[in-house]
Amino acid sequence: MEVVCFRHMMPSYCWKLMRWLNIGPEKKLNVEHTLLRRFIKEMMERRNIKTWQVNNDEEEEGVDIVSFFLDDPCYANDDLFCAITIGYMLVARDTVGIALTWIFYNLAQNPNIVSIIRNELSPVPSHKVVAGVGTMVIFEPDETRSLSYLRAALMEGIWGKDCLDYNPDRWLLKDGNGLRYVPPHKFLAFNSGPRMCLGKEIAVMQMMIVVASTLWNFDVHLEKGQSIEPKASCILEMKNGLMVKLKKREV
Ligand code: HEM
Repeated sequence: MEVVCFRHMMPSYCWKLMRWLNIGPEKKLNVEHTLLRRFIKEMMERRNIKTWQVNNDEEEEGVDIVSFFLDDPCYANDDLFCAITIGYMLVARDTVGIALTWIFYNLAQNPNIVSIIRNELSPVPSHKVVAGVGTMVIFEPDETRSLSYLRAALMEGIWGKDCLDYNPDRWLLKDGNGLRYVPPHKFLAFNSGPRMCLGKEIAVMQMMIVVASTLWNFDVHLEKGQSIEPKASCILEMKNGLMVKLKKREV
């Protein structure tokens, strides 16, 4: 991601020359690409062995995105498959992970907002069968989909304008009942128009489940003395990461 950012800032002849000479950030990218491709090839081989075993044992296999591509003859070309998989790893994994880091950073500093989210969540666990003391409650996509305040708190965590003011209320209707409509061109974290993020709803669903399950089961405390700042990169990861302590809640 740093190299992608670097390419945006450089004239294209400059990074293309560096790529040709295999120097600087382009050399780093080349090394990492080779590692990723090796990892993907191993994953494909493992998946083929697993499919062979499953076919022989006649057991049912789970559905995964890799299998969708591998079973499609249009993606029989290994290079195309590797490029698609690397693309998915960057757009679908790092983005969500990094957005969650900033969201938890904000939530850990705003216990009042955490309380409102827990109140909104509280009807859900009472409908679930909790097996034994100390068991964790894991929220499902259908259970969090309609929770407006939780969604507002997530959107606020990836909001650019006056980002130092963490204020989920700005996403809610005046009467507090439901979310305001904010057109994509006013909230550009997922871009707008023909290049808009195709995975926005998947990303929001994943983040809702992770934030709901974490906040319901744990108190999140920031470690003291950290320097929190974004890295110069396309997806603004935290330069030094985020250290938190999780304490199991007695619910
Ligand atoms: C918080 C999480 C995410 C954020 C902030 C985000 C943001 C974005 C942005 C800004 C773009 C446009 C990039 C451009 O203009 O070239 C984009 C594109 C894309 N995103 Fe996401 N994304 C997220 C998660 C995901 C997930 C989970 C998936 C897949 C499951 C995904 C799939 C895609 C795809 C396929 C594109 C390319 C769309 C195209 O150009 O046709 N994203 N995303």
